[in-house]
Amino acid sequence: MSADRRIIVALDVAGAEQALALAGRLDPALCRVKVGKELFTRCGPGVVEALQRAGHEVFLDLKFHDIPNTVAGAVRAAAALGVWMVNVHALGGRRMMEAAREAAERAGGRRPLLTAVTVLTSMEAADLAEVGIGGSPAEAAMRLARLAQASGLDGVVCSPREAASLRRALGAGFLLVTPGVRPAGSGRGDQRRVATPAEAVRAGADHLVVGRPVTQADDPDRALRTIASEIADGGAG
Ligand SMILES: O=C(O)c1cc(=O)[nH]c(=O)n1[C@@H]1O[C@H](COP(=O)(O)O)[C@@H](O)[C@H]1O
Repeated sequence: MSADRRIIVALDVAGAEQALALAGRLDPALCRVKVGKELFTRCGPGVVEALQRAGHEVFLDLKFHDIPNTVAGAVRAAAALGVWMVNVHALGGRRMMEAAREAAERAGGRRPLLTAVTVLTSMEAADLAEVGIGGSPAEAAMRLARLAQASGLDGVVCSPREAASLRRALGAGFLLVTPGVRPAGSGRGDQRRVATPAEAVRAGADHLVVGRPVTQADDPDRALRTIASEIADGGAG
């Protein structure tokens, strides 16, 4: 895949006006945008439609995690909105993911890509142990990614640190979407399992989710272009 549009900018802002102003400073030929829990809870589907009207492809990141019937209905609603990608939590299990896949397949119009979050990039081994998940984050991510693939999903959301081993295990064509991307010199914030954009691409990531390093930059467009060129220069090596 070319470096173009590998980057997904997380629009984690508090209102539609702010989201549209920010998106308006980003070239849709260079990135996609992500609408997550904060923006969607405040603004609802209208902000997704407005972003799409402005020429952006939208990753609707609501990380559905519920009983299969409920998640299937939510995926149908996302498909009706015309989003490019929607995600669920792999921890919802095989039957939930299969129901989500069937709902996406049966959606009229454009079928959204369906991905599953493996282990949140904010979690480390101690966090997993506290919720009863043994082993390392890498082991849990591998187990959940295999389950997502067996359930017919298009790909997973994972840490860039795990992308290389997941790529080897799951083959080409299974999408790896990596948040936890931090250009050199950016603060880690609440993220734990992070890597630079070039490292993520070299590890086999198809799409890089980047939030604060772009959205909190003085010039978001310039920050985006810098990351895109870092990928183009360093990702192939
Ligand atoms: O599904 C996601 O997008 C996601 C999964 C994950 O494991 N970690 C993660 O950070 N994300 C999202 O990716 C974005 C990362 O934002 P920054 O940490 O600001 O770059 C946020 O919108 C998160 O909700």
